[in-house]
Amino acid sequence: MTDSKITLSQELVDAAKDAYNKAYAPYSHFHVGAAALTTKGTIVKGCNVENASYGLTVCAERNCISNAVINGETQFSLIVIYTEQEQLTPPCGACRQVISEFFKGDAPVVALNHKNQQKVWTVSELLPDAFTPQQLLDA
Ligand SMILES: O=c1ccn([C@H]2C[C@H](O)[C@@H](CO)O2)c(=O)[nH]1
Ligand SMILES: [Zn+2]
Repeated sequence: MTDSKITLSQELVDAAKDAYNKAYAPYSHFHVGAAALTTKGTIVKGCNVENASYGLTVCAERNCISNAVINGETQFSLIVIYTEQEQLTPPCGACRQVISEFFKGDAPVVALNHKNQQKVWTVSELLPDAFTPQQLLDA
């Protein structure tokens, strides 16, 4: 984690907030919105989608990435995770792995809240020595 903040475009912040407002979280009531910037400069978003069979819940970050992939986007430069929590929300372990598949190690992961507070990590800070496609390519 670094103390430095990142200047986020209003469009990216609005996308993350819009995704937050779409969250389907009737069980935890913990809403999360994610918005990723592709290397082409487009923005994709995702929200958490829970299920009555709790374990089938999918986080905002993974839904954001899947939404991008179905739209032909697989390269990203940054992801924002938006909540309205005092404590900024880092991605869970599963999401760290999926983020590592598509983002470079030095790409910023930004947790943002309604008070415009930010925490910034790089992908490799969140998941050092990740298992990546490279391992399979080298096998
Ligand atoms: O980074 C996170 C952490 C949690 N959640 C979701 C999963 C579940 O719906 C709820 C509570 O864990 O928040 C996310 O979407 N992203
Ligand atoms: Zn997650």
